[in-house]
Amino acid sequence: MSATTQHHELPTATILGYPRIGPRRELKKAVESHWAGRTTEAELEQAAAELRRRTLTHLRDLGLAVEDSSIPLDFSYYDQVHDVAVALGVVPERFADLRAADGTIDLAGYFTLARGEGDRVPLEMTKWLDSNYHYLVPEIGPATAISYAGSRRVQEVREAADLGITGRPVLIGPVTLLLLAKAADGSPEDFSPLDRLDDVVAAYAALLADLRSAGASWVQLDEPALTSDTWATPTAEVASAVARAYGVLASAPVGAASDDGDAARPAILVTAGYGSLGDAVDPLLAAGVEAIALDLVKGAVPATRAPDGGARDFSHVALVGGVVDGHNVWRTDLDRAAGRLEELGALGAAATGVTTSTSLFHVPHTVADEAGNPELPAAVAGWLAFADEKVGEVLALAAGPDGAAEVFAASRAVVADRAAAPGVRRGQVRERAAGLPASAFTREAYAERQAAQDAVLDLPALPTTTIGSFPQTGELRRARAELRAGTLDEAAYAEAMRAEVARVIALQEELGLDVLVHGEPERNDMVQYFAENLDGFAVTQHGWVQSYGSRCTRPSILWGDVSRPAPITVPWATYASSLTSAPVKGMLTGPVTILAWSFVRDDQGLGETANQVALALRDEIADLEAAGIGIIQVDEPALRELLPLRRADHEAYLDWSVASFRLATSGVGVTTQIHTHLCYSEFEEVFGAIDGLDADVTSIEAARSRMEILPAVAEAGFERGIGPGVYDIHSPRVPSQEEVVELLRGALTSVGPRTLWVNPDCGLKTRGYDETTRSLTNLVAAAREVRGSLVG
Ligand code: MET
Ligand SMILES: [Zn+2]
Repeated sequence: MSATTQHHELPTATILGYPRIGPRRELKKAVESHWAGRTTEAELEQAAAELRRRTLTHLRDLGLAVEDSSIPLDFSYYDQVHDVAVALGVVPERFADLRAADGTIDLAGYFTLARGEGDRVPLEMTKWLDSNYHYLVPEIGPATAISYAGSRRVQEVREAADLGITGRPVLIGPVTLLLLAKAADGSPEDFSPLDRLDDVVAAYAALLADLRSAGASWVQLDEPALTSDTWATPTAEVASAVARAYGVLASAPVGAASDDGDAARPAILVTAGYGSLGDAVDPLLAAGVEAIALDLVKGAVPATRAPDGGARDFSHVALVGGVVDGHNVWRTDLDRAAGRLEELGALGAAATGVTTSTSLFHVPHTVADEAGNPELPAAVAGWLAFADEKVGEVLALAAGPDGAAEVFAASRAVVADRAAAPGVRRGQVRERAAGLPASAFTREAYAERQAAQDAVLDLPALPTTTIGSFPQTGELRRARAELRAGTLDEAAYAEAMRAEVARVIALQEELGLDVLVHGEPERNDMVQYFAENLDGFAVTQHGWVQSYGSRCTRPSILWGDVSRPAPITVPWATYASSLTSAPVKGMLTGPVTILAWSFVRDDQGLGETANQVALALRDEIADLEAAGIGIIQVDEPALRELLPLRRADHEAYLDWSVASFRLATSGVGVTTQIHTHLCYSEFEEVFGAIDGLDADVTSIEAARSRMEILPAVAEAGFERGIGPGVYDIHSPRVPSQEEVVELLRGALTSVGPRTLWVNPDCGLKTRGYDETTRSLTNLVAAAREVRGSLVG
């Protein structure tokens, strides 16, 4: 068993990763202009190398040590899971040509896998743990070629060395890679990517040796999958995969490449962000990895005894305490964090260090960028720590309360200030949320609602509608930019938006849709728009975080008690409604999604915060109803995303999330039809919750799965309206009328014509008008054709 050797001083103050996109989204811009053909690959490589150089020297200047591998090397052109898959030469069959004879995949191939090409669909994208980041899903089958052919990290180790920095290369670990992968098309029923563990581990061993010969003393292997027990693979099998993988990797000698003839490797730091490592710590201890980083924000300090009752021996491992939250933006309570570190220290590890709970790529670069932001009160700004400020907190914790007395004192002041600040706890909001009767969460029985709604709405069978947004044209974006720049005044901006609403209503009438929408032209983003209009939220100017690939979002900051100072969507909905005799559907974002896509206060439970948001939405819904809007949609696309990583926590989550939706929507009368919309959700996993929402109509993403879920929905006795998306809005492809007809006929074998709604998968804001018009024309024609055959 290898212990930490003198070659390898443990990084005592480190971060698990840093934002990769650049403080002004430099990487996004460089990558997108390359994709657009405006720059050569060499120019892109140069821009990326320059960004990496600036990041490294910046982290050095912030105070991370240059000689003890404290500075992570975690650059990625697109995604960290994809990076490793590509280093291992993993490609699906349809992209076999992208893999050269020596197993390498070049940069163009790397991007092609991520973005697709012609008829070849890209790798699937899915949510990374319980975050709003999306990774590319590797496709691995029994025959997939897996071998190490070279990793960009090796070059990055050398680049860092040229700057006088011993960097610590960061990679997704082998077990997480395989748990996140999916079985390649055509794999046998009982195949799981984890069956390929030995091949993957052999490739990692070669990769580690290569990193060592480039000069890496430490390597960081991220194994966040170990904090979840929701994988198809049982936890015991995951644990034995960990034992096998790390048994092999750790058995190579640690040291300089020149030490002896054996393939040497860097010391291994395994990280397990996003939750508790739990009993997966035992196979890691047994394997003899040099260090383990634990998430002590969401997770717990390991128990001193293993489940079998034996005392755990930490004396050969270094433990690094992730006490600074990598996934949220609040300044750390340093006293509390120091207390956690003390608890960790009591385990008797060979050494201890301080770090962040996860990589910092979930948070923006620096609060300093927000100076002068009118939408971020100075008091609130003072409570925030983005990536750079978190580096400072890690360093202060390493120095300790005596070494960094002033920083600790400042932290105490922030904790006190935040607790007492006006707006954080408002009596009226709290009294209302505390005194809610059970009836505030329930509506009349569905049968009664259905009869009442049928009578009032008088919709045909298979009613057609859209999910809310219509294309966000360049014109709309320009108007918003001009409003921000002050070259367009509020009144002129509102006028431009009203003109767009009128155009969208006219188009929908022409297309013959049954339930219309106003098109959401006024919304920059479906969460930020509400954040800007509710009390208790702040909005950043430069707080971009990576969502996937080159895409970034700017999450709002929910810092105080939430309430609605004035109606938000009512004027838009009523204006749209005044232009047509068809029903116009009001459009709101639900409480869970508002929480999931914002940075949320950490001083109370999510359920409590969700209910405050729900009450604000309840007020909005009441106003919409009073204004004559008889159909109201409350989107909850993030319902699945916040599902906890441990099964034991699911029930409590589903309880509060469902309750908050019901609190928002159950104040209406029987005739008002409540819709909800979910997308990207593995529908089955949260089916009970979707049923529990008690919405009259639910639209879901289904086109890509060819509506496979419908029979299960019917079997579960779901009787309310359902709108399985009939075409995928993620591509410009126009579905044919026949194709939609076929989908609808298929759907009708599971659900009745009175319950089946016809709509696209999701909103149309990323699409163009040409393809949208053609797609919706076919959608309406298909619905009419099927309707006709019902009567006839
Ligand atoms: N109403 C929203 C829209 O149409 C729903 C989007 S779900 C990600 O854009
Ligand atoms: Zn959607």
